[in-house]
Amino acid sequence: MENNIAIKARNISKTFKISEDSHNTVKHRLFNLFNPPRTKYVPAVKSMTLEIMKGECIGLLGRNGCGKSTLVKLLAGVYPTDSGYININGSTMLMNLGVGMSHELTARENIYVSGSVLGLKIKEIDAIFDEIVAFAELEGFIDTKIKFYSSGMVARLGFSIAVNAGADIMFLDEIFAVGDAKFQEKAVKVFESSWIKGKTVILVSHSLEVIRQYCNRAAFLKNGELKYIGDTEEAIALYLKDNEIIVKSESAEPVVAEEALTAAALSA
Ligand SMILES: Nc1ncnc2c1ncn2[C@@H]1O[C@H](COP(=O)(O)OP(=O)(O)OP(=O)(O)O)[C@@H](O)[C@H]1O
Repeated sequence: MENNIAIKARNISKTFKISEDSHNTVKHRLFNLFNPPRTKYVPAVKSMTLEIMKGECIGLLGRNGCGKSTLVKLLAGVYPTDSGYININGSTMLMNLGVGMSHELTARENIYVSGSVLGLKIKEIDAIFDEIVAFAELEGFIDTKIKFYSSGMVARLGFSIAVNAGADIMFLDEIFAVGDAKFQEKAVKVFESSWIKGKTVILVSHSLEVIRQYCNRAAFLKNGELKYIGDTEEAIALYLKDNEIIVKSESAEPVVAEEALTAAALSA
């Protein structure tokens, strides 16, 4: 792979198989012996091809359920693809609500495991350990299993590991939507500092403000398809257009649905 390319994905797809089992009780199961649960297939990512250069910050836009998180998990290697291939040039870290961390381990143990996965030696992790804990503001909980943490605390730990251990390619899934206001402010400050310089960032966010501010390119997804990747403003325009559901009011005048207004307000 060329040295300036961070991620190369060709025709990648992912379909989930869901069992629609509504027979939860013994009675239901007995009465429905000859009516087995139906299987449903959800094509979350449909044959996507994309290339991301080193040092780029790419925004992923699209309505709920369009496949953003699934795409990020495929690229980060959390899920195997059903078809196609992905080449990754560098160490990766996915940050969303605790993905990549073991809930049965303490924060201390998770820091060492994640650090090792990112290619750090034990001594290197020792050197940044205190910084990770301090940045995450988890001093009092460092030997507590993270299954007892709130989702915001898990997100803070993940963000702190990523900031201090520093993977080459960062997948940030709605990181500005987790943590409390104080931590969000801190996350934004880190983002605005030189932290992301030189790193490749794939950013999932419903905040057009965030996408506009940090991304040099953006992608627009719809129903599992990559409809567009390129100019950030163009991707935002496509996303806004997709949110403009025209509904008929009683006076037969078309009105813009609430969702479109919210999206427009966010971008204002
Ligand atoms: N683990 C899973 N098992 C089964 N179906 C899944 C799984 N993860 C996602 N899906 C389905 O795949 C589709 C895409 O989901 P995905 O989470 O990738 O969307 P998204 O664009 O990230 O949505 P949101 O903006 O709400 O986070 C949805 O229909 C979802 O129900």
